Amino acid sequence: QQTWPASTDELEDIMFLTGGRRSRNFADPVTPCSKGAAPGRIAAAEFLRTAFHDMATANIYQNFGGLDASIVYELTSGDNVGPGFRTTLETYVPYFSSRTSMADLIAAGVYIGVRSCGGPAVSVGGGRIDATTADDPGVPAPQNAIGTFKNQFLRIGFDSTQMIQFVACGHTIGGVHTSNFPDVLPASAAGPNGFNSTDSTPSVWDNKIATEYVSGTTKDPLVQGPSISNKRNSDFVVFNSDNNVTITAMQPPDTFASVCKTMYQKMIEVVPPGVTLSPYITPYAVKPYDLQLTLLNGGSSLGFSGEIRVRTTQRTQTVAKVQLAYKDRTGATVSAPIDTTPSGTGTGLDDSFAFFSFSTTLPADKSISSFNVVITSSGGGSEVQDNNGNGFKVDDSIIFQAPQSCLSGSGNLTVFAAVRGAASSPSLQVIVKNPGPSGIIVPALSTATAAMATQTSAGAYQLYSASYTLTGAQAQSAIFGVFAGSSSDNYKAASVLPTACAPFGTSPPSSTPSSSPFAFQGCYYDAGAPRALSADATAADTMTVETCSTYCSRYQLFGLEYGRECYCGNSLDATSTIRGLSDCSMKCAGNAQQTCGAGNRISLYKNTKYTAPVSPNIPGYSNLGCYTEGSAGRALTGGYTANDNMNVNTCATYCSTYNYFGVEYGKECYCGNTINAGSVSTAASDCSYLCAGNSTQFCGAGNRLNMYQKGASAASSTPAASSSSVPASSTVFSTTSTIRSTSTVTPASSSTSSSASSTATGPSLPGYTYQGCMTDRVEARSLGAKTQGNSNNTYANCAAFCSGYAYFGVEYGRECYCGDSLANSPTTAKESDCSMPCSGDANAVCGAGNRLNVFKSTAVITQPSNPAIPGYTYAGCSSDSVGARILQGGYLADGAMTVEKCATYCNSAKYFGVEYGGECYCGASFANPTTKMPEGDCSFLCGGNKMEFCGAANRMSLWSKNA
Ligand code: HEM
Repeated sequence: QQTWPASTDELEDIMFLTGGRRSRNFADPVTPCSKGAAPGRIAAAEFLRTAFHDMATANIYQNFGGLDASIVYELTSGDNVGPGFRTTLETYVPYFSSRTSMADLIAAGVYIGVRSCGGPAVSVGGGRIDATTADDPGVPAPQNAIGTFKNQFLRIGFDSTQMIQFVACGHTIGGVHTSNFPDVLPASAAGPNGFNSTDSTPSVWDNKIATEYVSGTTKDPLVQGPSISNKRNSDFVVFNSDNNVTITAMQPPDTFASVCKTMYQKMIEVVPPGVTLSPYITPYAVKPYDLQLTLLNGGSSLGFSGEIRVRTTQRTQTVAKVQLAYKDRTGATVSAPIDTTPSGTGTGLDDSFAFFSFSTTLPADKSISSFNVVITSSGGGSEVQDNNGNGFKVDDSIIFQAPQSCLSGSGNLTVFAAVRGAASSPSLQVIVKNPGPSGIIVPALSTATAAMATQTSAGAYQLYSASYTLTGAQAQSAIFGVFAGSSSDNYKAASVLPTACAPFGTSPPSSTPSSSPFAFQGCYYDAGAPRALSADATAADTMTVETCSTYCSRYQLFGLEYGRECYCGNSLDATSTIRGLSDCSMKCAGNAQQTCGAGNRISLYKNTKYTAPVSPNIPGYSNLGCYTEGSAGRALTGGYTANDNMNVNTCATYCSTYNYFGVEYGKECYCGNTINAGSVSTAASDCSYLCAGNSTQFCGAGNRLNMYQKGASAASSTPAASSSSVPASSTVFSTTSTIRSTSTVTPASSSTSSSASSTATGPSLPGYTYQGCMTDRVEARSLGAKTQGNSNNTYANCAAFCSGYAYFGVEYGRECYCGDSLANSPTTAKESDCSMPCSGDANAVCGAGNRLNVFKSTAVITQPSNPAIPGYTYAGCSSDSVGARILQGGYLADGAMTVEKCATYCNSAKYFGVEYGGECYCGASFANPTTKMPEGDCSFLCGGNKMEFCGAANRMSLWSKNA
């Protein structure tokens, strides 16, 4: 157990606070283990492989390299094919700081990734130093001979037995992607996104990589299949290198786990000379946070606040009380302890914590020098945590003065400090993040120091201040501290400071938390189709009850499902009946202390501050109720306006010179002196859209107007008519959904063009015909040729991404899929199944879970071809072989290969050719004989351009330079 404070304290938080209070959310991208950036990608496996590739360039003989984040500079190297490395490092970058190196984060990622998949808890020390350049290449590649493998592993410190163990431990999660290794895995055999796993359980950390290999049932593409003839079956070559003795011995689950724990630790402990790793970081039994002294009351007293984290993992009794027993600045024990109040609980992958906060005032002359933490358990027993006998030190010689400090909107940071006695003159230190070198995703840290100038004196303290200007994005991440002699009050975030500084002697306003505006209704069944709550939905990995309540604030009900999904509505579907509370068993993705339903179970809440929308009374008008549009045109043709602030009152004002006005489609306003033919009164429930500018008012619907007539005649009768027909609170648990009864959400396009908006019936995009809301399956995609997911998903963006394909489809709000045909027999589902708003356009629907809005291009899809390359002539589909390559003057493998890319890579070589979808070869002459083969042989499409051919297995699409 380390003594607080330690240089690894930040890393300790990142590794062990993964849920609840103070969660750093480092495990979110790998929870659950199957999570990844796209179908067929597993972030946990990418975390693990990133660590291996970073350290695999070490050379223990020549003492360089190791786990040093050199991979940051090696992302374009042939060693690191595939997007997983970049994704992983991008995930880590926000955690990078002056206290935590990228290399330590890569090591911590091994613990988090392996553990989240059910693997052993890898012990991690800290203190790695980041490389500033690339290491020499040399990651083992599948085509290497066993002798090369043995040498490569010896070079990184693993003997021949450990090599076998290490490779097996690596390949128990994740797998191979066709796009990265087409010679190992042919496109035809690949699963989602060209992925085949190395054992049958790619997102479970288990011993199957060994047992399936030994029993001969393995589907590992690095053992069987085309990798054999392509001489790339490296798992076989490695495992078989001692006649399978080691891999056989690894099979028992406990053996596998303990061997792998050792291998992983060995991996992350290969570090360059000059790095001394700290002892293994374990979660503190007690850890203080945010300890802050503040000089108050003209200097006579000191505010002292902070929070204490108590590790509760192994406690059998709950923590009833936490107190701080402290010593004054002379070292004398003060009899009355400082009390704390519970402030929440948190979790790690293997731990639980309880937090206790305190805020007190001490006389400035007596002050404080250190404290011990006294923990009283529910059984009455108490213990003292004294930080390995050192107590928890509090230094009152220089104090950052939070109330007088501020960060202005223009980036001007003003920092005040109170310095006790005649301490040496203080300075302000600011650490900012600047963009890294071009192409490098890790920011560069720079430290600036400014002398602090004397301000007023206050009691035993002298106030000082200094300013520093933060430019651009620096303000978001700037960390500062005040220093005097050997003392400091350090590691404060600039971004949390107020924008205006309060003069010394005044106190800043305190905020009063408002009471919770929602009430838990229980755990309910959700059939999925229909949805329990169908009016609106969103999903996020940061989902909490609060996030969902905010998202659904316009509705009376909201509910959370499956950890990360949020649904809103004003009525619960009849199929949704109450279930046992324990059915809702999943933690909220954004707050592990909260429950967010489960599969087909929704944690239902009622928004108690909700006001049911009405068709309001407008003085001087009578409310005629809900009307249809006219039979030969609009009901009202005197005037028209539309905007996003529309409500009934503004429409009344706009139409004040007319006899009638009506609001339609949420944001449209029509005026007229007569109601045109065909426009008739209809069910009030038809007019179900809320006004864009006032969610407590109804504003018609598609082809439906809330109609008003000038004159007071019917004023008394209309409120009853309208209010009885709207979904009021009493209808919350009614059997049918009354909201959005007319149609599903319409796409955002042309909402200001009244005719388009009022008649739109479903998703549409010019140039495409909408095919409907269709089923999809994760394990067998309906449109599986290409995919992406992002927060800017719209029909247009997905269509652009899928250009060249016959179909595109949007799913789950943020996902986009492409294909030339509908695969795996999807069926047409109910339109209402596709209910999630597009991540890039809340007004359009983008499928739902396993539901895809499918569009077909009306364009004639052109056939792939051999493109024209300036200066070159296409020389035909030529034979090639792995053992006797025809072009040996240069080689590039790239999942996003195009003919143009290869031409550029080969840099004016006499010949170049593309093969196997993603390989590029160059040469000044033929190193081996080749024959011209039938054109149809070169049938693989280029990974980076589906309109171009890129050879095939042992077939090269060949170009020769013009004379
Ligand atoms: C002979 C040595 C090795 C060779 C030739 C090798 C080769 C490969 C190949 C070709 C892939 C497929 C990557 C892709 O298509 O995305 C892969 C995946 C992987 N390798 Fe290795 N590997 C070796 C050793 C190791 C070791 C020692 C580890 C230890 C951590 C490891 C961890 C992984 C992981 C976790 C994946 C899955 C990545 C994912 O699913 O995204 N490998 N390896």
